[in-house]
Amino acid sequence: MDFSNQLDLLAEAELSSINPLLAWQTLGVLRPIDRQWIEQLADHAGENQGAVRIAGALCSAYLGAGHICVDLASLWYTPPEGITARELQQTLAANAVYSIADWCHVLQQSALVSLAPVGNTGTLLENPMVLNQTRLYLYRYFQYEQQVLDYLKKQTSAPPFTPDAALIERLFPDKNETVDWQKVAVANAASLPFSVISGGPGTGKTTTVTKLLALLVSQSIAQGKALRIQLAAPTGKAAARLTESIAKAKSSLPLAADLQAAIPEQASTLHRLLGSDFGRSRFKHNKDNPLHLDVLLVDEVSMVDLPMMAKLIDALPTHARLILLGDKDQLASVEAGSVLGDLSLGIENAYFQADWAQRLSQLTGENVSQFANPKAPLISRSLTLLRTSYRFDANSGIGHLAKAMNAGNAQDALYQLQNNPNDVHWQIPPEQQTKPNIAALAKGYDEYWQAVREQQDIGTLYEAFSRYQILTAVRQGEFGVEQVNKQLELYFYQRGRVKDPHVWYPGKAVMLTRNDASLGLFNGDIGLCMPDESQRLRVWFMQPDGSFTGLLPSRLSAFEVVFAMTVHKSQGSEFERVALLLPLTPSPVLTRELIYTGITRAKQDFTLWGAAHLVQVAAQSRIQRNSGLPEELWPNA
Ligand SMILES: Nc1ncnc2c1ncn2[C@@H]1O[C@H](COP(=O)(O)OP(=O)(O)OP(=O)(O)O)[C@@H](O)[C@H]1O
Repeated sequence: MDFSNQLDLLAEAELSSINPLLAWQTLGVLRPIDRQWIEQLADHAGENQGAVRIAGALCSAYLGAGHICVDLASLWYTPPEGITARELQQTLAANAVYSIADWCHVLQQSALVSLAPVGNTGTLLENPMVLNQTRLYLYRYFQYEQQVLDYLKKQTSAPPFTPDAALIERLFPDKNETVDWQKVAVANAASLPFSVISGGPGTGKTTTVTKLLALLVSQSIAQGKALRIQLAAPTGKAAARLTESIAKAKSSLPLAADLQAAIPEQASTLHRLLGSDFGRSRFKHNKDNPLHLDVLLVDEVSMVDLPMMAKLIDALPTHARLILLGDKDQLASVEAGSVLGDLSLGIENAYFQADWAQRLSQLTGENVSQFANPKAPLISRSLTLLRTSYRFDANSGIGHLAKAMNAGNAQDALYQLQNNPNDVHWQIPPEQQTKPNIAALAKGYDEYWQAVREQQDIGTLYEAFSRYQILTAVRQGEFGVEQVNKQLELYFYQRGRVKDPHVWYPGKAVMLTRNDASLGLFNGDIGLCMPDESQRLRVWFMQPDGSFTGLLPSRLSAFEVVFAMTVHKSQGSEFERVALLLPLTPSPVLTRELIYTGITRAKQDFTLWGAAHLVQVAAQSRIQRNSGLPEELWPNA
């Protein structure tokens, strides 16, 4: 008889009766920091209520997993993976808590917890945690959420501007049979100080926003005023893409020369815009030192986390317009929150309140009133969803596959994977396979290695590298980004492309994993290693204006090889060809949003490396992030 298992169970039971937090840490439900944080706080404050410690530790663990808060009412029935509802409830019962109401009551009495002020009355005490009904926050995150909510409430109830309908008409001369949502988006966003234009890839977000900027500039020229417009995006790569696509949209639209000149092309990263004070969490620009601008346009907003959004709002001058662009169906930000997702929660069906729809109908001549919805909340007037993709036409397999995945329709997604040989390919791993097929994956880089061998100029090299990308769903394991990169480097070494994979070599591609102000580089920036004129190896980074800076490798401190990158890191980038590699077994990170984001990074050719059952699992799994924004903004959704 094997007693070791029983001894383990006994030890676990003893551990959990003494300190459930320690037991949950052993099980991986909590990180060491979650337990240590609350224990230190509680010990210091003399807080002996176990139920407070449990709630605090879980609140910290949830934040670590990207949530803004933990909802005790949901937690009671659905605790995190690793503990059952019965175990959680028994542990709480051992601490004299028998219901959700009991739990909230104990928290209300704790010196570690403040109660959220009701309405706009009362002040918030600066305790480490805040309880808002059944939602428990860390103090700072409650404040971030309130800041965003206060801003949204103020902006959505502001008296609307009246944009020039004749100018809108001139920007959209063509008449369609169906509603032209791009035109509606321009009229809508021009009417309010805050607006969101959301849409999938190629739905014309950039085209639309360029017309919107043209309208705003024309209006201010007519009033004899200059308009200070700033463009920004969360990462260097996304900022470079925005610069490129605004320049392209500007030149393809029939705009007068003075309008063209007044619309800027140069986009900056949000960190650079706000003035990163490295080592400090506060930016140079904030409420006391606001940004000098009249209009701020931010692209790829799905990547913006709640703290960044709060800091951005904090730094806006009161008169400024904020225009957010993004794809609401993409993966949420790496850090806590899913601001774009929360903002546009019910946008698919809500449309606008009747009076607002009528106003937009009058401004655009489009029949928006047919979509009036009395249940649409106030926030809906700040949102427009672009619904037609011009990049993926009716014949595009990538477009069909992305749509099927986004709708969570696994059957259709599997059909699309098999029936679009022009642009979609599916490699199902054989049953005995335990490792990715590195040779086949590496093939996509043949063109790049040829450019390296021919010592092409860095611009050509960068272009060749950007054409193909291997994306992984996970970080760890044989199918995780770290191992795949190691295997790829080894493969390139065996093929003679790399002399020694352990040192810097011509063609080595890296991605920064931290911002570095002294170098003017940001987390996510990609550098390619090539010799300079004196044959010294340098790592070359593309600047927002398209030029390149070469740095000695020794100057880089935090980076990783990037022949493969995670889908998370690929947000804000697009490639001609994408290979998406799934692990062999299900993982919690395999969600609908992850696969959709991976698919939509591909412009011309997409290959899925993964089994059918994983596509099914992912289609049924959605990213859920706790926050108070949905309840406040979409009370009926
Ligand atoms: N109303 C339209 N009619 C025809 N073509 C359009 C229209 N709107 C946009 N396009 C074209 O569709 C393509 C994608 O447009 P755009 O770059 O504005 O979309 P996007 O949503 O910003 O794309 P991305 O997903 O790459 O960010 C461009 O070639 C653009 O010229």
